[in-house]
Amino acid sequence: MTNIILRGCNGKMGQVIADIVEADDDAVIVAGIDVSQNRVAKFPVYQSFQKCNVKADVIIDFSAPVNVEEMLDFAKSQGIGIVLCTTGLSKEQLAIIDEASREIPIFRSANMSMGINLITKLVQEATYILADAGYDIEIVERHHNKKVDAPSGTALALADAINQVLNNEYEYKFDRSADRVARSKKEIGISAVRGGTIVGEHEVIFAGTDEVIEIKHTAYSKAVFAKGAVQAAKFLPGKPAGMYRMSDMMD
Ligand SMILES: NC(=O)c1ccc[n+]([C@@H]2O[C@H](COP(=O)([O-])OP(=O)(O)OC[C@H]3O[C@@H](n4cnc5c(N)ncnc54)[C@H](O)[C@@H]3O)[C@@H](O)[C@H]2O)c1
Ligand SMILES: O=C(O)C1=N[C@H](C(=O)O)CCC1
Repeated sequence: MTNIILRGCNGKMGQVIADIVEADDDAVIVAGIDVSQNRVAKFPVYQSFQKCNVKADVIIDFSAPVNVEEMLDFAKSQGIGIVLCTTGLSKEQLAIIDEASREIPIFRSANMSMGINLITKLVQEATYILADAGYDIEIVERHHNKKVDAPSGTALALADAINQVLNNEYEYKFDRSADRVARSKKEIGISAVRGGTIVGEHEVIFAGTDEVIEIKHTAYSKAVFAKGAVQAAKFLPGKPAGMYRMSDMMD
């Protein structure tokens, strides 16, 4: 049985995770952490880790990029791992998280769906062939109108995966409105669309002379992310300290 503390339990993803775990015989949510106390859960909910003394095997985090230190301190004090799904983390926060992964196992992925893990590999393969052939690379992501961070963590992760193939020589271009110049070869354009209830779409465009290749992933429900996070929560307990990715679990 995997005992889970769910940070962000009263949010949209938190509620989907709670439903999925309730139907799972091998996992249970033993506590929730949420600054908002807007609903009644089937487990105790605390406003912060400081107020929580519940023992668990792992934390799942779908919240906001604030007070990350508090969560890391709690996990270190209990010697448990974190499945970190929150996006929009700053460089400084990412550095603190990397540091903590020397003491505890941390599974961080901006996108817990299996499909994004797969298309990341396809996109890297395509980049390897097409960048040298002069194709321009652009990423377009689309999400619901409640999403606060832009571009999405997944778009940034896809850009990083592409740039890794390109020896990290390409720059990210988030906005062209201030420029009156043609696009440079060594850039990856990243555009964010927000509207309605779009769950999550990521499209990588390779635009060449007279032809375009597009690799796209569409999530039709938040359950694809939640299932991956619960799977990661079962995978992590007992693992040595370190940083884990979707590929570690899939492989
Ligand atoms: N990795 C993935 O696959 C994936 C998938 C979907 C969403 N996300 C990310 O997960 C996060 C949450 O998404 P959402 O749609 O559920 O958002 P949401 O706004 O609906 O929910 C966030 C919840 O976190 C709570 N919260 C905010 N600050 C907190 C804090 N300091 N401590 C505890 N709780 C806090 C809020 O009160 C809210 O209930 C976002 O960063 C989003 O980008 C990641
Ligand atoms: O709904 C969200 O918010 C999502 N955020 C992740 C991101 O920023 O990449 C993954 C998709 C859904």
